Amino acid sequence: MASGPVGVFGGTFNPVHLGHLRSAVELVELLGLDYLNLMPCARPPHREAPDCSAEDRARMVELAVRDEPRLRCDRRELRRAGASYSVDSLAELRAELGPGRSLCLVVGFDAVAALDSWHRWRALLDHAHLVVIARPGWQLPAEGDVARWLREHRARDGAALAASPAGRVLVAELRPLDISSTEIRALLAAGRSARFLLPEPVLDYIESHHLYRRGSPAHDNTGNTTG
Ligand SMILES: Nc1ncnc2c1ncn2[C@@H]1O[C@H](COP(=O)(O)OP(=O)(O)OP(=O)(O)O)[C@@H](O)[C@H]1O
Ligand SMILES: O=C(O)c1ccc[n+]([C@@H]2O[C@H](COP(=O)([O-])O)[C@@H](O)[C@H]2O)c1
Repeated sequence: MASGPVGVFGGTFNPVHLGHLRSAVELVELLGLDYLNLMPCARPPHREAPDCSAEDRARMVELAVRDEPRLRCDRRELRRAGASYSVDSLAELRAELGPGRSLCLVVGFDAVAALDSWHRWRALLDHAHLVVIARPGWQLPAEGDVARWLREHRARDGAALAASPAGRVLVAELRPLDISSTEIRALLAAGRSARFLLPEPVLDYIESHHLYRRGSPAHDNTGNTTG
């Protein structure tokens, strides 16, 4: 049975794009992960409910990773009621993986900047390592609680993460791709092309489901049309 390190990359994925996917593949190879789960956030605790259902966002992730066996879509936050807290997802994953297996939670610089607003944020390291990935236009916090906490737990390299189940922080400089879901939604709402910013099957899904167009029906995050 495989027992190498595994990863989980949470996101709103509204929609998933090549910035996420290229980072995911590079991380699998950099950290020697057996697989990396892309985990759509069903009910974001930290932002307005997306205007695209969690079901649509998860289906787009599934289409994006269809031909890359090292990447998987993890639907656990769609199955769980209430706010989608990352610490709860990590606790579930830890219970499934057992106590010894290395687990890495991937978070971009922009998300880490607000880490101290997350539910039980310090407990994240009880269940997993934190892999912080650079993102164009963002810096790591230089001072404050998060900056100190990141420094205290900093690992020298990926090997240190593979050697223990949880508790360390690695900062990874991957290929910078200045792509955001916000920009993609804006292009589509303006009737412009988003080609080559996200996988073609995801773009086909967006078109066939009339997502992100100006005037397209808004959805709540359970998948029900709200108006
Ligand atoms: N281009 C990128 N390069 C590296 N990391 C990214 C990139 N885009 C998003 N991320 C990271 O992926 C995770 C999920 O991001 P998210 O789904 O919110 O995408 P986004 O492009 O930031 O969306 P939005 O523009 O709607 O905020 C976050 O940890 C974020 O930092
Ligand atoms: O657990 C929390 O309190 C929490 C607060 C803010 C963000 N997160 C998670 O951080 C990940 C990235 O968020 P976002 O907004 O950049 O898509 C996503 O998996 C969110 O569920 C988690």
